Amino acid sequence: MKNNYKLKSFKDKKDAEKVLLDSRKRIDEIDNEIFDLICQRTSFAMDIALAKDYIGMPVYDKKREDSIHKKIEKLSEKNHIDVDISNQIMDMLTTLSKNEQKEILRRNVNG
Ligand SMILES: O=C(O)C(=O)C[C@]1(C(=O)O)C=C[C@@H](O)C=C1
Repeated sequence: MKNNYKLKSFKDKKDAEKVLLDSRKRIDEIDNEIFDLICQRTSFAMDIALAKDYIGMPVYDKKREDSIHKKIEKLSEKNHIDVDISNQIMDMLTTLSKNEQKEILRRNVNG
C-alpha cells in the first residue's frame, strides 16, 4: 500500500456508510479474483510435478523459493506492505503447490 493517499472527508453518516459499502463490494470482487489466481497458480502443480519427477528433481526447491521471497521482499518494501506477512502469504502459496504436487506423485505411483 503506497502511503500517498489523500485523507477522506465525509459529508455525513450516509456518505460514510456508502463508502464502507462500496469498499466492501470492491474487496469482495478482489477476493474472488485473488482466489481465481490462487487456483490458476496451483493448477501448474500437475505439469511441474511430472516434469520434476521425469528429471529426477525433488518437489521442494529451496533456491527457487529463496528467489521468490527476494522478489516479494523488494515488492513489499516498494509498496509499503509488511514484508513478514507477504512472506507468509508466499509460503502458503508454495505449500499449496507442494502439497498438490506430492498428492499428484502419490497417485501417479499408486495408480
Ligand atoms: O517452481 C517450482 O519448482 C515449483 O515447484 C513451484 C513452487 C511454487 O509454488 O512457486 C513450489 C515448490 C518449490 O519449492 C518451489 C516453487
